[in-house]
Amino acid sequence: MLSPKLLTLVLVVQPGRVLLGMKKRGFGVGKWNGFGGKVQPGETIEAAAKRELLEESGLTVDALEKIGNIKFEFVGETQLLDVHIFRADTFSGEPTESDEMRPQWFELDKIPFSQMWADDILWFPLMLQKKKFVGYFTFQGHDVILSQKLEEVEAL
Ligand SMILES: CNc1cc(N2CCOCC2)nc(N)n1
Repeated sequence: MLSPKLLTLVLVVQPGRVLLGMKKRGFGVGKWNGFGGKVQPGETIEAAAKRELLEESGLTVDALEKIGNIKFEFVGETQLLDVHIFRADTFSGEPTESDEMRPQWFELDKIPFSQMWADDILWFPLMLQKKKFVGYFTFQGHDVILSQKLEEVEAL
């Protein structure tokens, strides 16, 4: 089994709204998502999360809270995605479009789940309630979830 591919995902949350980015190219293009990407060799996961957030949104954060870890399997592909999810409640800078992402604030009752990965509607409520969770999703293509596991945990 190939080692899972380490990826990061950061959700910037303020009272009543969350910052999402429209992915402009590459994996997940056309979907709204948090900000993130690959962990480089010799980089901690948290440092990668902060780097990707800055590169993709222009925001700098001091504190990131580890809130979730979800593994994704895509039928027919050998590599698992191991996504480490963080929440940031404070930041500096202004959301800025990058060549990867177009950032936009969404009120919490207007999150565009129909234009996001199908798993998001399942774990966003946990993230917004500051719960910690682990999950495992099996996708068929990019839109169909064949199986899922999602549970709250006390600690990550
Ligand atoms: C397959 N379902 C996914 C994947 C995903 N990402 C994979 C690429 O790196 C950034 C996070 N993010 C969400 N919300 N759902």
